[in-house]
Amino acid sequence: MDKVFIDHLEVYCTIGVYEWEKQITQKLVLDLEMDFDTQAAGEQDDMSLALDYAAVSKRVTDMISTCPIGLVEAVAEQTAQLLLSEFPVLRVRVRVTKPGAVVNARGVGVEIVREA
Ligand SMILES: Nc1nc2c(c(=O)[nH]1)N=C([C@H](O)[C@@H](O)CO)CN2
Repeated sequence: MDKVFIDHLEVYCTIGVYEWEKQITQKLVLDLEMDFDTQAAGEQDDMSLALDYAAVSKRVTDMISTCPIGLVEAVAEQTAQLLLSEFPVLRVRVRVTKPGAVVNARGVGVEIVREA
């Protein structure tokens, strides 16, 4: 299946389970992969037939950055449900990385796959 992907989307939000985390803004990095048939858009060179990765990036950023949230799992789940409900995709892979959350690790997080 063809895929449209968004790599290393940086989103700033209030994220974390500890009290001190609820007072600050931290960076999350999202990698998104969406099953989407790109053939018609490619053959006809027609944006209206494409999955607009800019629109997806904006919608995901707006959603995550507006609400305080606890777990990275919740970020991944909400992102997957948004993509499946608002865009013409039947399967998504969502990877959420929280950089610097664990000393000596570049990043920690989750990766999920969800289908409509
Ligand atoms: N599986 C998870 N483990 C942890 C999470 C999380 O979101 N998912 N979050 C934290 C804290 O918020 C941590 O990131 C603070 O540094 C701990 N473990």
